[in-house]
Amino acid sequence: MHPLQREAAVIAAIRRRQEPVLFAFLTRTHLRLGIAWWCLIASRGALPAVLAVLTGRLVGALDVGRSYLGPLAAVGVAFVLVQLLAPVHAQVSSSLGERMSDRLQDVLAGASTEPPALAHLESRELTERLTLAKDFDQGMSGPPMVIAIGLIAGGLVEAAAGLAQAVVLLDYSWWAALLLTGAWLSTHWLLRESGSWDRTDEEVLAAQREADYSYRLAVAAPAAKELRIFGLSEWTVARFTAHRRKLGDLRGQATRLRRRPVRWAVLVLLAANGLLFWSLAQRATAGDLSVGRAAMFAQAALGVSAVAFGGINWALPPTAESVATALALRESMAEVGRLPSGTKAAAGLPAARIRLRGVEFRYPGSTGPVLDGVDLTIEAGTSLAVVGVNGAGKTTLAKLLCRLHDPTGGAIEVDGTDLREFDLEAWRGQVAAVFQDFLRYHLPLRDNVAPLGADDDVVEDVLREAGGLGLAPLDTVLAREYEGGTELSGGQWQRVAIARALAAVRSGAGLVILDEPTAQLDVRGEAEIFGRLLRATRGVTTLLISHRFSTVRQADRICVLEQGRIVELGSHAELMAAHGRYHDLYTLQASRFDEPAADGIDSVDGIESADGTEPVDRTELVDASEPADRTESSDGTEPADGLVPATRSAGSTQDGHGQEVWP
Ligand SMILES: Nc1ncnc2c1ncn2[C@@H]1O[C@H](COP(=O)(O)OP(=O)(O)OP(=O)(O)O)[C@@H](O)[C@H]1O
Repeated sequence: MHPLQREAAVIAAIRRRQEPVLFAFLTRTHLRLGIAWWCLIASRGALPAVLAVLTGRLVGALDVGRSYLGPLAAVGVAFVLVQLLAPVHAQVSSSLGERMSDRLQDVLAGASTEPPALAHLESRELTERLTLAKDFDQGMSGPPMVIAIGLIAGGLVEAAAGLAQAVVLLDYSWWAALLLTGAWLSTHWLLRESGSWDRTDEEVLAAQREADYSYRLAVAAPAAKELRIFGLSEWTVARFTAHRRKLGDLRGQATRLRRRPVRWAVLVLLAANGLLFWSLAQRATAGDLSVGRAAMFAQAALGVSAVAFGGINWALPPTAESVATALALRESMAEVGRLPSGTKAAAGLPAARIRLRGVEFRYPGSTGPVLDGVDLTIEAGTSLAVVGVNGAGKTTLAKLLCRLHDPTGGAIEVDGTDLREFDLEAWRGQVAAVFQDFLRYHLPLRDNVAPLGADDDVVEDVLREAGGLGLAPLDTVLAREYEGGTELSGGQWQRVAIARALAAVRSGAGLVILDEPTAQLDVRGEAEIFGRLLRATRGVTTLLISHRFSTVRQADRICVLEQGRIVELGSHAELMAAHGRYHDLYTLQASRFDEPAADGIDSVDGIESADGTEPVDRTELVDASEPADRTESSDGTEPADGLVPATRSAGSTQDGHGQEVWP
């Protein structure tokens, strides 16, 4: 089945299941508490009917002058039980709600992390469902779980109490029981519009998504800088409150009582109750009915009203929806994020070459392919740099090599075997990748470098190779929130991430993928590190994605990716000699270095800034759609084909061994 069809099928499945799923989950979560919860519903539901019968007996005893002590004591016990069981039930409900919340958190964490691919996290529909499911915790569009279970318990107790009192009425007559139960139940149908709020409605989902996003922006540390610098704090809070208010308004609108149905409901109830009480009065005055039995039936008739439209309609649907959605998400995310694993071992690979044959890839839901027939061979043990404008598909190519996605056309072969035939875990164990958005673990430096463990000697070695030795003691947690913890700068974090890749190489990884690994490093650091990195990974197949030619040119071969295809491939010298795209871009960059820079730095040899402290050089490939000051060529003409250099300041440098790394 096509991934999109698969996705549509699982979403349809999510929509089908609701309340039964909630009740099954509630009982499963904690069997003892679950059984207690149901027993309390049954006993609290039965007690009002018992009370009605006992009250009838008490009145009857008083009426005929019999001893009333026994009936009075029984009424007293029943009354105390009604009062006592309510708080006990509330306690059981909130304990159960807490446990269900914990379980659902585990379910959602598993649903997101277990599937081997990424498609489930990139699907708009599924991430929207995730927002809906998470609401059991956040309580933005319905009550949070700990409260909801209590409200649902209350609703069920009322429904049970109403039905139990209808059973008492059967003793009076079958029609009375049916009439009154039917009348009160009809309110569910008559007022149904006010009880249903479609939380999957596009407008509701959008408001919830926006409210959720603005809330996270407001409270998360990473956004704090920009919110302050750009004066967006108030805007963020206003946006959050506006969307939250919109959610409230949508709910209010959807669930407000409408005049016509209310009129009909009142009419039906007046008629049914009027008829019953008229009949009761008739028979009592005719002497057909004792005062005690009349009192019992009157109390029961009033109690039947508990089955009417009310509390349960407000709490049950959103809670059932969150639970059913969360539980179904595990299955559906597993389905959408599925990647069938092969069985072949991958140790020591690639030993000969990685070959891409007509690789095509399109993201689910996107119109065109990102990669469109890529043919490429990477000889094992060599380094290949990939250059191309923003959005050219470089990271996508890296993700395919990690087998985070499968190509939608063509194939990737490693030593002649299709990547899909390898055991997935085994292949991933062969790959060490550092992406632009690598993780900054709140863990000691040692574990940041080797999350799966390694000797301190190895950790120190790879940190040295990445220029990160001495950043902090190995035991220091790299997060300020922890006692003795520290925070690193962006470039320092990149050194740690590179060290992580090198540690993976020491553990046997045969393919290193570095997606802009040095973008945040200063030029001297970048040149040094990249030289060291290539030496440390000598004999290991390396794929390097970078916008910096000073880094790119050091690779054995370079390919230019454009519109989903490889348009040039060769070594730096070969591509320069070919006078093609790479040559033009390279020359264009070099020419920027030959002219005085706007900030007064005019030497192509200098590696330091005007104040002599900061090393300089920020030469990158950027999209021609970027602002003119970053994209214009040195001679003021339009840059060619959108792949253009942007130079913020100039410089050239040599690595620690005198190797020239920039023209
Ligand atoms: N998860 C996704 N779903 C849909 N489209 C995506 C997704 N990720 C990337 N794309 C699209 O695929 C194209 C290629 O993205 P990719 O990240 O591979 O580019 P890139 O060459 O690495 O860019 P950059 O130099 O900016 O890092 C872009 O047009 C992007 O919008």
